[in-house]
Amino acid sequence: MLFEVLRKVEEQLLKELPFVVYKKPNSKRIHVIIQKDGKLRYTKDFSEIGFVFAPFDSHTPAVLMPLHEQLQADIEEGTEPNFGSTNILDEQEREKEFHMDLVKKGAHLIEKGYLDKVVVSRELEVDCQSPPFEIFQRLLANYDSAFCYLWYHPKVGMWLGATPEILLRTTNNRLTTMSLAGTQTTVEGETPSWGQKEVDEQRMVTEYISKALQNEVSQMKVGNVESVRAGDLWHLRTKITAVYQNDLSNIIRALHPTPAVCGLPLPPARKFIMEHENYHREYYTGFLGELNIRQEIGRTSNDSRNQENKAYRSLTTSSELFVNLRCMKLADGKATLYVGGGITKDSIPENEWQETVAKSKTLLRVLSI
Ligand SMILES: C=C(O[C@H]1C=CC=C(C(=O)O)[C@@H]1O)C(=O)O
Repeated sequence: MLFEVLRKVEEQLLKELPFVVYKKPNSKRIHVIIQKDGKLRYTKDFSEIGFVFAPFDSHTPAVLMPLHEQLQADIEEGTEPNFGSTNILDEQEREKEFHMDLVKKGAHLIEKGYLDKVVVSRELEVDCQSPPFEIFQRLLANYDSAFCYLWYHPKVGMWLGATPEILLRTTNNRLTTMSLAGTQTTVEGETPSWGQKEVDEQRMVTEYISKALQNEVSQMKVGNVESVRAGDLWHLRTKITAVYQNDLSNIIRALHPTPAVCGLPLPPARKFIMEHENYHREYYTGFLGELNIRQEIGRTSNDSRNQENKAYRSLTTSSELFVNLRCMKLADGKATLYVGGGITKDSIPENEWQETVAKSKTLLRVLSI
């Protein structure tokens, strides 16, 4: 079944028509959305229905894929994690000097009091001969708790990733979001212990989100800080829930970008990123996912009591958006990977560099066989 669904998507790619194939965190279900024409559509105000793919730059419009055709299939049992080995890591050394310099520049502005935090990132281009569907299947096998996706639009390009970060989940007017920041590599059998730098870095994100949502929501609950695993990495996470009454666009505007991918205060951090990173982020650190999906929930039946049962059905509208992290762009036999990390007053440039190397490993390993 999965094979058939993926073959259908492959045909779509051969015809150069848009599609997205994805798996939600801790789920075995693959979802496919097929767009029947090659038109490039954008959201106006996030009131539309479809699959949204938004760039980091919130002034640039988000691509909207309408739900022309939807397919689903379950991942077959027994798909074992199968990481390849990689020797591409050594080549990253060339980028090291520039990145460490970027970290130092950010840290300097933090010392001067212009910024509290800034997230700096880099791109890394590698040869990639594997077919996209093969890479996607390796993502599925290795990142069970992530949102894994392969997205394509002929006028935009092909993107693929396995992100651990939820931007928001809504069901009717109930909202769940999270503050995710702080990184360390996993050591098998050990639980992580966190330094002050990571604790501060993540707390800033939680405080920012709570404040940004304050005027948009009611009944806000901020959970405890917990360690969560994403592949070979640990992060710190706080779940935040609330109820909102107004437009979803207000919530999205409040949450994108958070200091988990941009910085604090937001405007000078954004300016720093735009001016000093030596590449264009495009959709990395943007967001993607299902927007305003309508679902009928309740009892369904074909028997004579059907009419009666209809009374118990209810219509829900839900959205599930993820921050586009641990992702890459595929084009012309090359994969461009994107990795970054939060800089605070306690950042050590060498450690920040190593963090981006660790993050790139999670992606490089699904590229090599
Ligand atoms: C910007 C990235 O991660 C963010 C999310 C989790 C942890 C992060 C950190 O520890 O710096 C970043 O804020 C990335 O992975 O490219």
